[in-house]
Amino acid sequence: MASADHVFLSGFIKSVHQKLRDDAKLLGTEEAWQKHCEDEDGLEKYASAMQNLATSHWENNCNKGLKATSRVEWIYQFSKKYFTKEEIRKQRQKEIEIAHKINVEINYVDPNITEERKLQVLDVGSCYNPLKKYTCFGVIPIDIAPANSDVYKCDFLNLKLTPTTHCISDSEISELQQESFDMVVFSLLLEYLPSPVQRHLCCAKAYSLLKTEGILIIVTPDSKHVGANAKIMKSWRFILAKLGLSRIKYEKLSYLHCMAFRKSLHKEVAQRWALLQDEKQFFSEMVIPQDFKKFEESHNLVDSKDNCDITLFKELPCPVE
Ligand SMILES: C[S@@+](CC[C@H](N)C(=O)[O-])C[C@H]1O[C@@H](n2cnc3c(N)ncnc32)[C@H](O)[C@@H]1O
Repeated sequence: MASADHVFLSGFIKSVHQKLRDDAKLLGTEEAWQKHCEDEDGLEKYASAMQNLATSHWENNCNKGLKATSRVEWIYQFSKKYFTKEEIRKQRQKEIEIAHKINVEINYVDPNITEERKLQVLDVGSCYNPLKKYTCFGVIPIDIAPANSDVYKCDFLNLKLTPTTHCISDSEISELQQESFDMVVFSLLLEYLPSPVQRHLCCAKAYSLLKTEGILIIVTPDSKHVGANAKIMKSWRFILAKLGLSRIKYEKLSYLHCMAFRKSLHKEVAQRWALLQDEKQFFSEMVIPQDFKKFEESHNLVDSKDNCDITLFKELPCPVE
């Protein structure tokens, strides 16, 4: 059974997400986002609650395999498999064959992944830098509300991308260099953002920041069965393919969808999959189940003592299909 503290933190986190969505409906996305980012006190409380929830409750929970703590382990395990085992070569080979079929020329440069070289990782919406414990990663953790001094303050939506260097001060980042990361991580990030346009912008930025053959990892909560939000997950795959990111791994854990998207050797190779699909079967935007909620449903935030993780990681009734 969840403790009172666990229930309180869960409820608080959900209420912040809900308030942002409500404000976006009332004020418009941009104004709501600006207001949200200016509320330093609120952001600080959220950061502390999120860190506490993740480190004191999820990580210490006896049902570890079922809890959201497994997101961090999933990211580590998949990236290890992709970069150091056969996976990257397998995907490359597949793409070279597709490129050949569609007459696209590939100028392939070996990414030179060795055991010694740390993988350059951008963790967006990192909060407390949960990937720090993996020594194979050279992580740049960013957040609008850093929970500790490891994490740089930065709004990814307003981050400038440059062709040359990063611009990093002691505690803030204003610019990052394009094509400089092996991996970009969105762990529980996209559903924080109230609009599909913002989610799409984040994915497009991730594409620009990744090196060719780099991967975007997306972890998003959902405690429903795998089919319940399948149309949404398929739509994300479709939209990201059009950006040049091919989905190479999808796994549904009890509370999460875990996905990896590879920046293809050539944009047209990733886009080819999208071209072969019937567009009508997808949503045209990067929607999340909360986007379809009616007001009364979205304000039913009460947790019982033992289901607070489920409601936090669900937040999602089945969308209208
Ligand atoms: C639910 S928390 C997830 C924290 C962490 N990634 C994890 O898996 O435990 C979402 C985080 O994303 C951050 N965030 C939301 N929008 C952001 C943006 N535009 N730029 C940077 N961080 C953002 C929030 O401040 C929050 O810390």
